[in-house]
Amino acid sequence: MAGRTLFDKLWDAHVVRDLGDGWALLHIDRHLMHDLGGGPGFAEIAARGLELHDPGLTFATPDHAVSSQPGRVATTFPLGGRLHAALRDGAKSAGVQFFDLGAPGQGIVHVMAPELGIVLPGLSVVCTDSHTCTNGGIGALAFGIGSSESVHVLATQTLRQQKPRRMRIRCEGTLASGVTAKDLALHIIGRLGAAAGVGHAVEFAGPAIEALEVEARLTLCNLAVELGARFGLVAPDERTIAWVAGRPWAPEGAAFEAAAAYWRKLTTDPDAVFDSEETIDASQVAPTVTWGTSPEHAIAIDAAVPDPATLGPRAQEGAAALAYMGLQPNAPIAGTPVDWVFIGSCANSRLSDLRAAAQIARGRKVASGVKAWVVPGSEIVKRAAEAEGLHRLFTEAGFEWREPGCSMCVAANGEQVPPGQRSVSTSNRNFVGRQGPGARTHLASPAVAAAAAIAGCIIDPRALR
Ligand SMILES: CC(C)[C@H](C(=O)O)[C@@H](O)C(=O)O
Ligand code: SF4
Repeated sequence: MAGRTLFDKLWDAHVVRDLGDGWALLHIDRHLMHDLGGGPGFAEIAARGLELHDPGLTFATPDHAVSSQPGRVATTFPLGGRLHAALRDGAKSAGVQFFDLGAPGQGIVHVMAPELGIVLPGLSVVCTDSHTCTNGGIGALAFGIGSSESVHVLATQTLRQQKPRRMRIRCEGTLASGVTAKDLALHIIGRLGAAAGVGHAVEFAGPAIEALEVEARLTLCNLAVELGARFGLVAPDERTIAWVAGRPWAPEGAAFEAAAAYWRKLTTDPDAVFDSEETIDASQVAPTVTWGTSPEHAIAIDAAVPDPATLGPRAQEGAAALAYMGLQPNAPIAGTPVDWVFIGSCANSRLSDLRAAAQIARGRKVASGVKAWVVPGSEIVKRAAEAEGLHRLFTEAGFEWREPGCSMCVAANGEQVPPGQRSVSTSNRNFVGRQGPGARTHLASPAVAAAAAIAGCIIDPRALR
């Protein structure tokens, strides 16, 4: 048999029936539900008189539409309160585990699921959310689905899917000190373009990936969808196995050892063939920020904003992006004054991200006129950060320390960057209006965002270490 890629192995392990023409019926091991899609999904199941096939494989938590204000309750953001109630009540009547506000387990769905060991290497995972690909960072077959697909999964625990093409992005060399997985992700999207992964499952491989901590791999795979790919993957290795061990939903003892033995086989065979391959020199990656309104509008922090005239067929799009962002062509991006800093989102709200930001913020003050928020990705991240005093460090520096949720990543919870104001954000989307109507978003790593808060402008964080 010809060699198989990691993706082939994960796919083959979940095929219930081959439907021909590249289509298959897949078994779904984990179904995650959040407050935007969850309530309506449960309501449809009830309205159609259906029952959940396996409620123990579905997990729900509110994240998108909840307020992150300290002391918040479900109704602090009133519209979110209705969505929260629908998710909570739907989960309850369906017998699905619900992680409520304030409880360990609540959080951004892509942060809490791997953190609890609900998602494991080798499992198939779906959620009505495009950033479900985050979970590929530990070697799960994880992908975003639509709302009718979610109802299908609730009723059958299966899903009909067309197998995507396979792509590998090999990252050679080593990331320089102070350069993170977020910088690498933005660099890759900037080089290959936001559509490079369309129709593909992308495996990130090579020495620079093997050297990444597990949480950094989650960040990298989180941005696979910003490359156009529904799936991002990193092969599980000893680092992954150690990271998963001891998590509340992970198997224990002999069952864990048996699982780990299987996870060790989840690698691309040396003779496997990809439909497309790219190579990135990780040593050339600098701290990276976006200048425009697509994640592909990414440049090194010491570079200049491009002149749209040099963008060929993209000239018009580039000019519109610059006008929206209020930037001048050929001006250095560093030194651009900022109004807001958001450290959070499923891209960069894990403990390692908060530590990286804290390292920059320690003993310094947020520049006057800048509003800076730190929003931990989950209740567990929040408590762990507080246990090591990060909340105090941030508040003493002038950052706001908030409650877990999507918050200012998406203007769906009343938390927005005001029109015309400029934000440096550790999230993954800088689309027009993403952080609020007229908001100008620069995507960056936690270190770059924290440095911007301190300096009051975009600045290379390595200058502050
Ligand atoms: C609301 C949800 C459907 C959406 C997604 O699919 O990613 C959101 O999480 C986002 O980041 O834009
Ligand atoms: S944090 Fe942002 S990107 Fe992630 S799930 Fe929430 S809205 Fe989507």
